Amino acid sequence: MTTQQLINQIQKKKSFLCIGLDVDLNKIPQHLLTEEDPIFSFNKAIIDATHHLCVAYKPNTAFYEAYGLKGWKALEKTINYLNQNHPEIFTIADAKRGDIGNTSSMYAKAFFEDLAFDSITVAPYMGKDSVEPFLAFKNKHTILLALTSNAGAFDFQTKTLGSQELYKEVIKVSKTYKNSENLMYVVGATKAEYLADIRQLIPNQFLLVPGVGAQGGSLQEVCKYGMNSNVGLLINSSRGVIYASDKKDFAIAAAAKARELQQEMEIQLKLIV
Ligand SMILES: O=c1ccn([C@@H]2O[C@H](COP(=O)(O)O)[C@@H](O)[C@H]2O)c(=O)[nH]1
Repeated sequence: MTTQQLINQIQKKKSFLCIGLDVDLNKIPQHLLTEEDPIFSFNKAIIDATHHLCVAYKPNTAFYEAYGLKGWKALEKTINYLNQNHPEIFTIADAKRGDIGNTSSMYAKAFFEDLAFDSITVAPYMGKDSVEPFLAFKNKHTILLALTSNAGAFDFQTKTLGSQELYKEVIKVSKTYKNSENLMYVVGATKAEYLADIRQLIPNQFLLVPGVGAQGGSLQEVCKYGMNSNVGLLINSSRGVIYASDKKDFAIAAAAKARELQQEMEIQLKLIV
């Protein structure tokens, strides 16, 4: 998917919501556990109930890898279901990969070609040759971890390297990579106060912002400091949406949560001049 197609979706749906599909079999409604593929059944119900309210879905691969082959099959069925039924929706494999060049090429093939995701999250720690194999794919997006939502982000990411913080160095150096136009960045909603500085460095790039909902980040604060004239934000909520209810009404409850977030986004969109 091109960035312009993503922007068009945001304008059409008046939403920049990304729903995280982080399926935990201990949290989904019990009646689904008797289904042949409870993970896919859960995801399908969530997608059917919410696709008109969001522009992206983000399965975190950990929640599928944890269930072995069955989990990976459910991930494959989920991405195929999205690509076949909602090709306009942006898909993110939250896999946080990155390795020496030839290994990164294989990760890129796995997620962009075999599973046909639009994007993948990548850790920047191994540098240029670990990121560029992902960037080589046309109309696919590499979402680099810049400033993450967790408390441990302060261990390294905000430490000063020379004259500036490490997360700023990651952003600056990554802009020099080949095909850097395919880059987006992860910035946690819990770090909204850093967004104004980040926007100085990357005024136009899209930011994936997890941390609204269960982690307590504020959608309004993120918009205040992080929005650009194309919106430039994909705000993710996973647990806050998909586990709104653990009863038979779970998909309806998820849609109600997603609707709340979408309506707040619609208000924020009106503030763009
Ligand atoms: O900095 C980061 C990077 C990734 N994540 C992931 O996003 C979701 C958030 O889930 P919630 O349930 O809405 O808290 C999850 O998959 C994380 O691994 C993040 O939270 N922060």
